[in-house]
Amino acid sequence: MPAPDDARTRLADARLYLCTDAREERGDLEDFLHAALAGGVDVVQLRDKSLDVARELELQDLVARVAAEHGALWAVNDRADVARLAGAPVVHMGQGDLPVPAVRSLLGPAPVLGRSTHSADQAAVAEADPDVDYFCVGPLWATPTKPGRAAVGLDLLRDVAATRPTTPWFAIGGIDAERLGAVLDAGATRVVVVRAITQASDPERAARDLRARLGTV
Ligand SMILES: Cc1ncc(COP(=O)(O)OP(=O)(O)O)c(N)n1
Ligand SMILES: Cc1nc(C(=O)O)sc1CCOP(=O)(O)O
Ligand SMILES: [Mg+2]
Repeated sequence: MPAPDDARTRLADARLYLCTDAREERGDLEDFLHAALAGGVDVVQLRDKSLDVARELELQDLVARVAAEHGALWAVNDRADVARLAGAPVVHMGQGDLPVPAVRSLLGPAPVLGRSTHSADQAAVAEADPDVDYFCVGPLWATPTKPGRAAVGLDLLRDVAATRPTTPWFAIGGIDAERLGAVLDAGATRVVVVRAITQASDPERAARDLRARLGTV
């Protein structure tokens, strides 16, 4: 098991995790990141399937710099090669991505590794894996951000919470300010959001409102 370190400690303290696309059409990624992170986002991930690998690597430098200015963590999604080249402190892999042991052997002990889960069995496997530093449970609600993936519902969240995982875990999928109360009532203390911040007219305020409510649990 990798030794505890700063990134793991910060991940354990994280409550609000944002995935964002590269906002190439608006051309405002840097301003958007500053706003979301000023609002209290703890971890930011560039998640944009339309980026070619060279452009993604280029943009990770921007994400890393802005995250550092705000004392936040940043994550690479899917691409272990980009994570290695960019020196990402956090790497996220879904069930259909590279297996955790392969990513760990490629990247070594330093990066925080996250895993998506969509069932109680997958959550139990993630909880038992010493190489998994956090896992996500979702999508709670069907979401256009992840088309084709069926909603797991709040019951799964309650089931996972009842097992009292020692690994930090996040709820994901369809979460917004209106639904956050139900997510917290079901036992989650950490959330991942996309549209709740990326589509907000005031991303800083949206992040601040979510983070303030997460800070009380
Ligand atoms: C923090 C976080 N949680 C879940 C996901 C989803 O990962 P995955 O299932 O591999 O789907 P894609 O995002 O790759 O489409 C994530 N990226 N980040
Ligand atoms: C990227 C992703 N992964 C999910 C999972 O369940 O693993 S749900 C999801 C999209 C979440 O987007 P929004 O907050 O806009 O609903
Ligand atoms: Mg993936």
